[in-house]
Amino acid sequence: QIRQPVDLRSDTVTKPTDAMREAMASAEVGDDVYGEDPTVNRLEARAAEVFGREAALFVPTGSMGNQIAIRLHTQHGQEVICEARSHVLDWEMAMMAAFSGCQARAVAAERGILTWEHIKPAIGAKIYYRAQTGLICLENSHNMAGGTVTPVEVMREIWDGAKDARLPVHLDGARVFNAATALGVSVAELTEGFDTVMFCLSKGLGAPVGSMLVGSGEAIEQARMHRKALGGGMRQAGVLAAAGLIALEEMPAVLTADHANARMLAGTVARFKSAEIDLGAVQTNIVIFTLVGNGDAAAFVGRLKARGVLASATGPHAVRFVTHHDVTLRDCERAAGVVAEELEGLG
Ligand SMILES: Cc1ncc(COP(=O)(O)O)c(CN[C@H](C(=O)O)[C@H](C)O)c1O
Repeated sequence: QIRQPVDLRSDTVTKPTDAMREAMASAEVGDDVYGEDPTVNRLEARAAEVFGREAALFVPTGSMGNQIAIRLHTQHGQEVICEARSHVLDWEMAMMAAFSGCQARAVAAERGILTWEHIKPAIGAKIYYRAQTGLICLENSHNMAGGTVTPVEVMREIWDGAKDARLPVHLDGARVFNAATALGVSVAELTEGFDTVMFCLSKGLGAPVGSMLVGSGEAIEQARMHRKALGGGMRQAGVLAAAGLIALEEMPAVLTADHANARMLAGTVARFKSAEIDLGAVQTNIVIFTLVGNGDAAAFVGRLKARGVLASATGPHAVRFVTHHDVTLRDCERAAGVVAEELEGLG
């Protein structure tokens, strides 16, 4: 029997569990544009409760959730402060410009961790001939910085500063459950100061499709209208929300194992001088390392693929592994053996 490759390209590859498939098959449904899908309504109510918010909106993707948030917080011609490698800047088709008419004010930060010291100078001066800041957008955990985690106290300073500056703050919390698990806090505590939070059900939490936006009742009412504008008004989406409910209730518990698997892979990489890795940045389920001597990441990823290990090149010399529920410890140990031999081979 042909062995399945160990798929470490992303946690977006997770497939629904049997329990999710059963729940999907028997889901109670209705037309969600009319607000009549009981399973979507239950998921939205539950997500709002878990995050300690008034309301939540089920959206098809994390990208749509982020772009709806940017749209509802900003005016045409404003700036969005975000970290220089953030998803909303690099991977969402310039939609902050195309859909919201905003430009990014990108701020580079060590390990992707924006602090108030980084943000304050980036806020548009209150003079009529300077574009004004409309939104501060954080990402926790930070994907392309290596799944790094911003602690609560750092974000609290940003929430306080943003309040004084009368600026809204949005969290791209695609992997906020990973961050909360790493910090040992609840997602409600980790996100309490944000005006809106987007989180993904479809990544480490294992749902086949879907993300959520949580916030005030008013914000989510506006978000629902912007979702419709984007063509995201769904009909019997309870089939998907049924899986989302299981993802939300049962899957945060599996993230600890994903983090342990990531640490094991990172430890393997760290043994070789052909790779450079910031082990302190490996706090969740993402491992990013650089091939020294300008090693060709795409070629390296190609060699791993030929040996049954799938990874991503996140730059000319950078390789990313993302652990998740569909790769076991044994899978990761097998992958680590292949990675060790390939790194050894680079000398
Ligand atoms: C921080 C963050 N916010 C938003 C999203 C978008 O989620 P989807 O639009 O794919 O549901 C992602 C997806 N990340 C994907 C991946 O990591 O493989 C790719 C890069 O889009 C993300 O990492």
